[in-house]
Amino acid sequence: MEVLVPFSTECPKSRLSAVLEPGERAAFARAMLSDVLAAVDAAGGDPRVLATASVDAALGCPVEVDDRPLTTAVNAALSDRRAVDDGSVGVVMADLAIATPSALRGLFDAVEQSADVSIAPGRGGGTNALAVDHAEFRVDYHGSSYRDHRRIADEVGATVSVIDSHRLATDVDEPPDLAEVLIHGNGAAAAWLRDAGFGLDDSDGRVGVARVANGDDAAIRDRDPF
Ligand SMILES: Nc1nc2c(ncn2[C@@H]2O[C@H](COP(=O)(O)OP(=O)(O)OP(=O)(O)O)[C@@H](O)[C@H]2O)c(=O)[nH]1
Ligand SMILES: C[C@H](OP(=O)(O)O)C(=O)O
Repeated sequence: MEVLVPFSTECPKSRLSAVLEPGERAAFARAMLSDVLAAVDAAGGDPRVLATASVDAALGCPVEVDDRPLTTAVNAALSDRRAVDDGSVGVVMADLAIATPSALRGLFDAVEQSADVSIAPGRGGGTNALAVDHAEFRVDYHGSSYRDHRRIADEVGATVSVIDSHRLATDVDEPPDLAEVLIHGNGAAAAWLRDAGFGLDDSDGRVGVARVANGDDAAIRDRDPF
């Protein structure tokens, strides 16, 4: 299955601006992208980055540039793909830093075996990943896009399989999400955070993250979590 991985190259991950400088956000976003591409590939998908501008590094897969807004670009890519080959197409966001091949395989299998559309909701109402095998289904991202995608599927008569997966529900948008990457991640994004001095902070209720120069957990315990 061809799998589109939307990637915003301009000022990515602005909601992490309290903890990361612009250059750091760009580097961290790239690390997450490389983890997602590896997971898609290991799940048997054929990743294709759908980027807002050219990406100045070898990603090991095709990159398609489309500077239109996310929903427009994804819908154009979906209809192009279906015009050429009416097989299924996946859309997996580039900020799913803890996505695993087996979780993605579940998403792909659902649409290859039974449903017209499979959807992995994100925490907070978004849509972190989906797969489509239906001519008329289109996406509508942002806001409560999970509910919007259920409604759109209903409107076009597409059957839906909802993928219940912590790995796919975790998109990395805000500082507390970084703890999920440090707890569960074992790829480039987790390594990037550790190199940048982030560690877990379990000093106060729910585990958060804190940053010190050397990433030493003991030192981190004395710091305020973000
Ligand atoms: N191709 C494309 N991808 C986008 C666009 N906007 C966001 N993305 C990607 O879509 C996924 C979800 O993005 P968001 O979390 O909504 O936005 P973000 O830019 O990553 O982060 P924020 O600036 O914090 O909202 C990520 O993989 C982004 O790289 C866009 O306009 N075009
Ligand atoms: C793409 C968008 O991501 P969010 O802005 O919710 O992180 C969505 O899931 O609709």
